[in-house]
Amino acid sequence: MSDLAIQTNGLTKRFGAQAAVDGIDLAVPQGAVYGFLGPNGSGKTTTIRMLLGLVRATDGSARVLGSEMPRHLDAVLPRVGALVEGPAFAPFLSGASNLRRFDAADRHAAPTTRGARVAEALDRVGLAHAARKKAGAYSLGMKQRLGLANALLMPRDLLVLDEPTNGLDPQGTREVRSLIRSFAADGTTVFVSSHLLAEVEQLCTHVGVMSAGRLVAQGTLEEFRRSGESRVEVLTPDSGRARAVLARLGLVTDAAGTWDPADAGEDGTVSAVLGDSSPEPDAIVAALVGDGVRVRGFAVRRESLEQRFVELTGEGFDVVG
Ligand SMILES: Nc1ncnc2c1ncn2[C@@H]1O[C@H](COP(=O)(O)OP(=O)(O)OP(=O)(O)O)[C@@H](O)[C@H]1O
Repeated sequence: MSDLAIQTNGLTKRFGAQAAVDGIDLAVPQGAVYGFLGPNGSGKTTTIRMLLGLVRATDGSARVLGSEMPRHLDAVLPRVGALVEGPAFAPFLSGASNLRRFDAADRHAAPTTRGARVAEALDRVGLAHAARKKAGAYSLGMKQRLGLANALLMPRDLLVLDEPTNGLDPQGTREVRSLIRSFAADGTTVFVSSHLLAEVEQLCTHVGVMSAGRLVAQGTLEEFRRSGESRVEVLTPDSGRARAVLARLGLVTDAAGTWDPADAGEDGTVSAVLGDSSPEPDAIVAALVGDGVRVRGFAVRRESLEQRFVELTGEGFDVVG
């Protein structure tokens, strides 16, 4: 048994000459909330459609819940709840009737327990009070929650959600995010695509970053935070001597600095990128002071996640939400 809920090798989808998804190796651990992050058009939806057997891969392979896809589609899909571009609900039917229709289309779902299943799913997403209301009269947030209820009709091992908060107001967004957290707390693996960095930061344990069809980074959120560049900055009137000390410690100084020269007076900023083998910051300060460098300011600055993503994808992200 693989401990990966989703694993792909060189998964590729070409539309004519364009590779919408270009040889990606996804590794989604069981129990993870995996944020699939990337700008619009980077290939997220196409990847999700391949994972769910909605479109055929041009090349490469995918395993979902340990089984090769799409060969074992029939065995795998009942264990997967999906929200892809919101299911088409009949606007003139109530929320509950819509779910009964979807449930009836699932040959694994026993008709005798249908009513209870639908009521429980609606309750789970906070729509019990609106069960009899026409779906056409639902707000966008309610429709999205009805989509999630549909994904939850049967017990699932994996949820695949394509931009589940897209188009929602702040209240709807909060509701959907808190639902996703509750699914994860039950041990369900969640694979959720988003173009919102803040969303992934708030929800996810793992992250994969797409850029122009390629998976440019993947790992735990923590690994990701650490992968950005860190630098040390010293504010001092003895910049020449400070540079010499840092050089002795194996640090290469450069001109970058964030202290405003106007505030620095006669002092200058000496700055250097920290590497894996660099001394700890307290050791650096001790070495500077030990050599008589007058340290008027000292900082360790870590690149923000946003800077890291922009660096990886070459595009700005929406940071709101
Ligand atoms: N059926 C199709 N035929 C031709 N090109 C397609 C098709 N589906 C997607 N593409 C192209 O593949 C690329 C990736 O699209 P995809 O929808 O997977 O990106 P995405 O990251 O999900 O973006 P979005 O957030 O906008 O949905 C885009 O350039 C898109 O135009």
